[in-house]
Amino acid sequence: MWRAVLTRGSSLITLHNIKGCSFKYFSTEMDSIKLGKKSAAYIAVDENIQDNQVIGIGSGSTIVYAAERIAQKVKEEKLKLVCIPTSFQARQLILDNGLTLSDLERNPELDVALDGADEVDSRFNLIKGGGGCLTQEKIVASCSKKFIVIADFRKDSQVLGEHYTRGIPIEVIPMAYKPIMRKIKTLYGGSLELRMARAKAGPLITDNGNFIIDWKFESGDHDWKKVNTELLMIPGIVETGLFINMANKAYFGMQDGTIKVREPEPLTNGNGFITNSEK
Ligand SMILES: O=C[C@H](O)[C@H](O)[C@H](O)COP(=O)(O)O
Repeated sequence: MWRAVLTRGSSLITLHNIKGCSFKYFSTEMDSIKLGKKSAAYIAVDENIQDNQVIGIGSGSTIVYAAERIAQKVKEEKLKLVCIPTSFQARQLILDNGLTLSDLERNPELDVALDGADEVDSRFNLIKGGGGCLTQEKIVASCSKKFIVIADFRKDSQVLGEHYTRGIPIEVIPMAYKPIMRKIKTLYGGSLELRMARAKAGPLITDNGNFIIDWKFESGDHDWKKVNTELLMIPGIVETGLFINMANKAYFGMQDGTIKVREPEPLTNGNGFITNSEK
């Protein structure tokens, strides 16, 4: 267990783990959310990144801290790492932190992929894509032996939609957005919105040149694996922000400064054999 100690009246933060290791850093406006993101990212990097690995770098605000910590480790421990981006932002993060940039052509198999999430439910179903990146993230995670989620306490839920209320992001081919919205509404109900850009008139355009639809689903018990499979059968849907049976571990930076680590329950088939132990 890690604990972050924020010394009141100053900006010194110390992270301790059970082995007695600790590190300190200074912060000016470190609120509990930022602290949660940073401590989860730092500890996930420390526990999962080793020399000679190929690493997937996710997207969003939490991964920024992971890239920062990876760069520190590369410098201090002279690690040889290769990084695969999941977005334009991730590519910039890799370059800005002086890390080695690669791609799936040169490194089709990764050792570990690190990424944020918008929500993680009790069954380890994830919502991703709140920042408009999901397709490349899912591809990179699917090529990795381990997929590690880093997030603050707000992302830790029992069911999807409990905390993250913007719905499930779905990346679509632009010409198909309207019929796709109608089909999803007919199949499952809820409401759908074409995500608009913030500083540009018109829709948000993804790194792949597509649109994002946010599907606010109706609350209730959903079989997300089935829903995801069915959505992917609709022509024009490129990818969904539902990440099912993909993550191996999640680190949540909690409000009290501790880190909550969750791992999925082993999945068993009809004969009781564990089916998700390979990653
Ligand atoms: O589209 C964005 C990605 O899926 C992010 O990983 C996700 O939205 C979480 O982002 P953040 O770390 O900013 O909460």
